[in-house]
Amino acid sequence: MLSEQNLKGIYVPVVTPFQTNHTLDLASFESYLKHLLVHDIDGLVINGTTGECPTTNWEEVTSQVEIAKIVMKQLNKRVPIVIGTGTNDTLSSVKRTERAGELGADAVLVVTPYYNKPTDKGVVEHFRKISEAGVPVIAYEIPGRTGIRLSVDAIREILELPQVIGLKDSSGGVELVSELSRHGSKPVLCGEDLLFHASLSQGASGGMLASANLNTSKFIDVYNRYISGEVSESKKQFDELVPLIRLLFQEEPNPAPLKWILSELGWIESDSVRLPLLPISDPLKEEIRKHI
Ligand SMILES: O=C(O)C1=N[C@H](C(=O)O)C[C@H](O)C1
Repeated sequence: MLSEQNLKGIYVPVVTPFQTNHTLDLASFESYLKHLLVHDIDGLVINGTTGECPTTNWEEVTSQVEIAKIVMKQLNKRVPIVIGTGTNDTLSSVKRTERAGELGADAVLVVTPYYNKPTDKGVVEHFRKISEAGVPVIAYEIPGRTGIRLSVDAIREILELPQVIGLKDSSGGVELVSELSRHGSKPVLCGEDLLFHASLSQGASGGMLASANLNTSKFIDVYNRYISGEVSESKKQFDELVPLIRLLFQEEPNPAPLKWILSELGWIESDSVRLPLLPISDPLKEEIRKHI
């Protein structure tokens, strides 16, 4: 199980590969994981935004977790598994969290409830109920996707819940991580890929980064160099990653660009995404080709 003591380093949110008819492609998932798990990453995230959680069902999540366990066994490697279980319905999130626990999740990733615009107090209660399911919780603040921005006080209250082990911060800046770490906080993982290095310098303990599916060893190097005090070399390495990170997020929505690259690399069979997402445009493909 993950805990606040070991929530650090590079966590990679994985894509959910689909066949061209949009059904789950478990063969691709298996071969993709075999490529990814060559690297010494600190955790895998299944059913995050990158895993297209708005359009997957629980059966599909279960199959992916089972495949991940099989691949890890084959590779004789145990990497913590984080499962995305957060929805905007507290009861459903609790049930998913309990099921994730039964599947052997090391932690769950729970996004701030989106769309129904609860108050800070309601969101704290949402996390309290989910945390009572007995599985370590990583709270996930991403106002750009959820439509609400929590106050720092509400985030502190959530982080004080005993089963909440840390925060994934995609708040859009480094003010939050800076404010939390200034007063001593449970670990904060950066979830805003372009801000990874800046977040480390403000006290983040690592990153949960879709872009780390590519150039994985370089992301690990950025992190390792940073924590061993080689700050400027770490920044230099990170700067080299920036152009591709921009292309993964700024033109068309994650994970469509990433899936296209993974399919070009032959790691997954198809770049298929489920509606309302669409495969990326030809101009973006041309642009990305210059960087891979
Ligand atoms: O799947 C995730 O978890 C992530 N999602 C973010 C997003 O798509 O907004 C990006 C981050 O790299 C990880």
